[in-house]
Amino acid sequence: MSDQPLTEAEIELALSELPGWSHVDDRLERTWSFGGHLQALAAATAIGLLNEQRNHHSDLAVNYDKLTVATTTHSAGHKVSAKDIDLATAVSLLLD
Ligand SMILES: C[C@H](O)[C@H](O)[C@H]1CNC2=NC(N)=NC(=O)C2=N1
Repeated sequence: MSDQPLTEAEIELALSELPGWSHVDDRLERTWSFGGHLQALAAATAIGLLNEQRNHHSDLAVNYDKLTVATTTHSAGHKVSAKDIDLATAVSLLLD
C-alpha cells in the first residue's frame, strides 16, 4: 500500500465514507465513548492488534471512558496516506 501523502481532495473523499473521523493537524482522528474505563482500555488493546497486523501504529489516548484514535504516516512526512485510510476503516469496522 502506498505511503505517499494524499491530497486534501482525496482525504475528504475518503472521509465521506468514514463517519466521525476528522482530518486535523495532518492526522485522521476520531473519539469513541464507552460504558467505562475498562471498555475503553479493551478497545485500545484490540486496536493495538490491528496496528501490529498492518505494521502501522495509531496513537491511542484513553481518557477515563473515552478513546481517541489518531493516525498519520511518518514516512509520508507525517501526512495522511492510504495506510491511514486503511487503518481508520479497520478501526471503524471493529468499534462501530
Ligand atoms: C519501520 C516501520 O515499518 C515503520 O516505522 C512503520 C511502523 N509504524 C508506523 N506507524 C505509523 N502510524 N506511521 C508510520 O509511518 C509507521 N511506520
